[in-house]
Amino acid sequence: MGRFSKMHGLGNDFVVIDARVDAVEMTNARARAIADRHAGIGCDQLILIGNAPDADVSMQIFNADGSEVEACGNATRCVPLFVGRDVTIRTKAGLLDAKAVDGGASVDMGAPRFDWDAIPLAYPMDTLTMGASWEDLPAPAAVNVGNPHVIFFVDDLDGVNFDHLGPLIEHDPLFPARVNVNFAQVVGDDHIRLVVWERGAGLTRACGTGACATAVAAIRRKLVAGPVTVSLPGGDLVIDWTPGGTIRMTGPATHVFDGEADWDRF
Ligand SMILES: N[C@@H](CCC[C@H](N)C(=O)O)C(=O)O
Repeated sequence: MGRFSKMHGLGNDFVVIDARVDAVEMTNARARAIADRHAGIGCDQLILIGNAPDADVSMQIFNADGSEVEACGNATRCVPLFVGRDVTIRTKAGLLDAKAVDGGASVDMGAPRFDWDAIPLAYPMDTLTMGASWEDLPAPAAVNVGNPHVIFFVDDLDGVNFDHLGPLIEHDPLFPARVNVNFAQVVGDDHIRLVVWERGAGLTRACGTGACATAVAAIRRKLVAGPVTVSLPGGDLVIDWTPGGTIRMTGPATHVFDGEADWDRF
């Protein structure tokens, strides 16, 4: 039997396994089976905490479809709570620094990237106002914050058909690594509403990296000034970024329960 914790950040939920204590061979198929909400434990992302030579811990991230990815903002805030102290975390997206704050954590998510091949896109294009769009959406921006994001600033968030446009754009050949799709509405000088169709997980209640990418794109377009409150269906995150610097994300992290499972059954 192996132990796990169920955690979430604003309702973006995780099965967190401490592979330092209970070694588990994680495959894409096993991650998908554990994440299944009907036949498994159920989560948006599976998080594997391990040892790292150059950080307090390592973090591997698997989407609900089993794909391994580089970054997860909401899970990163859960790590100090899971480990019991402030931590440096080695991820595929780089070395992150996560500190516990009242009710959650504050994380330095690193510097955003804007070059077309860093997103990545299939061919060269301006990433602040892209020369591409879908149906009646406006021209989006693209930002890589460890993982790839495309951001649409719309006038009426409630009028967007997320279930249709999300998967259509996630799988567009313009994005060779697929993409997280952010639909945002600026509602104040320092306030954005956001709904995210996540690559490999679909609509989630919140996406931390989506909030970072959206705030950065909005600051670059001079639509808002930081620090920015990003309101997602699951609640609010505060994102602070100054051009040329790294992104600071602050918000809640919650431990729900601990459990045991036989990983060989998945
Ligand atoms: N929920 C996460 C993002 C998880 C990874 C993402 N779906 C991807 O494929 O890049 C967050 O809080 O950032």
